[in-house]
Amino acid sequence: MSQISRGLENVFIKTTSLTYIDGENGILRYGGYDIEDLVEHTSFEEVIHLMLYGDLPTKSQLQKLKSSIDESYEVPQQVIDMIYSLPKDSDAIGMMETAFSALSSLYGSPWNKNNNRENAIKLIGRASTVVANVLRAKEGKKPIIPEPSESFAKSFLKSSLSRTPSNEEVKAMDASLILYADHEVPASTTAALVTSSTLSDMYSCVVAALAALKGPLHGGAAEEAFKQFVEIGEPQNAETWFRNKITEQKSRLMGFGHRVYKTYDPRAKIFKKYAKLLSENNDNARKYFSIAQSVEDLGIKTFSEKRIYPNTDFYSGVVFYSLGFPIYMFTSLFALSRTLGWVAHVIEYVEDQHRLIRPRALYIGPLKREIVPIELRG
Ligand SMILES: CC(=O)SCCNC(=O)CCNC(=O)[C@H](O)C(C)(C)COP(=O)(O)OP(=O)(O)OC[C@H]1O[C@@H](n2cnc3c(N)ncnc32)[C@H](O)[C@@H]1OP(=O)(O)O
Ligand SMILES: O=C([O-])CC(=O)C(=O)O
Repeated sequence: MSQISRGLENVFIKTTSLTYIDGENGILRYGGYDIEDLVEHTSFEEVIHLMLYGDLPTKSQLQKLKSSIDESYEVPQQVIDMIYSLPKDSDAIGMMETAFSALSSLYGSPWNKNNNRENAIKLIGRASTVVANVLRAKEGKKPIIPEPSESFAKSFLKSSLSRTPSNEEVKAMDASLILYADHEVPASTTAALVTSSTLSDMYSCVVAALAALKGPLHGGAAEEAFKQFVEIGEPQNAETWFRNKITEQKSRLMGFGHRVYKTYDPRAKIFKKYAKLLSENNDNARKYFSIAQSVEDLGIKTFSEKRIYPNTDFYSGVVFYSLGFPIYMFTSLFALSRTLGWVAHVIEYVEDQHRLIRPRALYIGPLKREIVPIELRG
């Protein structure tokens, strides 16, 4: 009998020079650089260069990349109108899918080694406009095109939140963009790869990836993790909540567990640091951070034997909440960053390793049956 790998566990679908994960030891590197060092010493724009061109940029390369992003914030009015035409209570990722479908009909050009990277940079700039306007449309604000500034993170925060963010907030947003930028081939990136394997266009790959990201077992977990903290309400309720909900009802603890990491996700440690830092200035955020810490302690006590630890989605919500984003935007903020990983992987695949992805399903139904006329069935 053929081997079936449920959930494609431990199946290698491609080679990559983008991201290295050591799940046993909690190590994550992009292009050979530790995630901790990238967050500490580089910007999201530098990571874009690293992912698309294989190296951190020189000053002039960075300048050129920043100019390309700045020029790509403008998106056609029809796409903006489409976002604002949806009801305010529409799902944020659904709104992104709508916008990216529209963009695919406008910019979904054939793959071409000579301009795949430039197209990817434009796509990332447009993603910033899309996410900012998804938030604004849902909040009943007017449309906006992000304005160029010192950084992608600052332009995005300014346009989405309609205020000038502090340096500390820009740094936290930039860190989050780097932390979520890529993670090898999770479900969303695999969806993008399957789409690219038919030689569909880059924007369509993002639509497929968004659809896969949204689920609560993947990118949707950041919202679900934070909703747990809201449900708990006060730090002193954490233990009772955990006993009732997790231990007795056997619900999954959201923001915990990972297919690859069998130890603490290195990104969760960094998100925790920024969550602590940012939440200090906001009473509610500080409360949620404290609840998260209690839940983390209880989760580790309960699940570490099974090697289940906090993942990247556990503390990211506290950072986003502290920045002023509503919970419903958390997955879209993840998506904004991950567009980089999605496009970098599909470019790597289409350019160097392309083959139609077409697995098999092992048939286990009746082998052969004769059709019985409908009046004789039953
Ligand atoms: C950015 C990201 O996508 S990170 C992941 C975000 N997702 C979440 O946080 C949702 C909660 N976590 C989970 O559901 C899982 O850990 C997943 C889906 C992420 C990965 O899990 P998988 O590798 O598919 O493992 P699987 O679902 O088979 O679980 C294995 C065992 O661990 C348990 N388990 C895994 N995660 C959790 C959790 N968060 N809470 C409680 N138990 C868990 C399962 O119940 C199962 O136990 P069993 O062997 O006794 O039946
Ligand atoms: O790798 C995974 O399966 C999920 C994940 O952490 C991510 O996409 O960031």
